Amino acid sequence: MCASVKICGLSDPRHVDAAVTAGARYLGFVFFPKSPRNVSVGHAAELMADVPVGVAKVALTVNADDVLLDRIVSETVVDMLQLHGAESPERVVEVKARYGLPVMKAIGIAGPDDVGQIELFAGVADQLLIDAKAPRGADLPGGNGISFDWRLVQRKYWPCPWMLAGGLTPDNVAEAIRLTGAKQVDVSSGVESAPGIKDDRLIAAFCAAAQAAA
Ligand SMILES: O=C(O)c1ccccc1N[C@@H]1O[C@H](COP(=O)(O)O)[C@@H](O)[C@H]1O
Repeated sequence: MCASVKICGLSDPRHVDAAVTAGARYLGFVFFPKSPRNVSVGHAAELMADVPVGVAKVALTVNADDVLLDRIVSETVVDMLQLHGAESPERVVEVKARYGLPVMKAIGIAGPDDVGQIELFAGVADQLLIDAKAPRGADLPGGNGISFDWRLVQRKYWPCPWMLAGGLTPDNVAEAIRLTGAKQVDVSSGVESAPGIKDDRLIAAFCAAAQAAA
């Protein structure tokens, strides 16, 4: 079975089409003003509107309050909420109950001590996104094009689906899948020509490499 791909940080309808055409199973939209990939709720609603059934539309937020989540859920056709900040397990449970949508919790990994965080969320989130921890002082908690040591999650089992992220590119995604056994992978800056500018050819190359790898 080939690995499912999430293309994150989409802000242009041409790149949404490119990701769908390339076979991405998840499309990510960033609601975080510090990000070069930030989209407004209205723009995200337009981008999500024509996405075919079977391709999940994911809203990425960072420590979002209910006011923002209420707007995203009521004004767009989002399928899944990605919590990419310092949200607690209790907040994950609260968001799931409030919106009735699946929640994917991102966990940043820099070293062996961080792997325990995964256990903490595996029982409460619908999916996990295992990403590289952002460097201290970074503006963004993700989307920095940084990898972690993939051996830390090699052939691990958790009781919910998980995605590998962090510094993945068309050139390294096959090796990342082979080493970790990931069945799902997520990419943002690795398919861009400049921060926030997606590249159709890189999107296609990434999806092809991930699909061929598993
Ligand atoms: O992409 C962003 O701008 C972003 C902002 C805030 C939190 C998370 C963000 N991106 C997520 O991080 C992963 C890894 O990114 P990269 O491939 O290393 O650039 C990305 O897939 C998003 O889920």
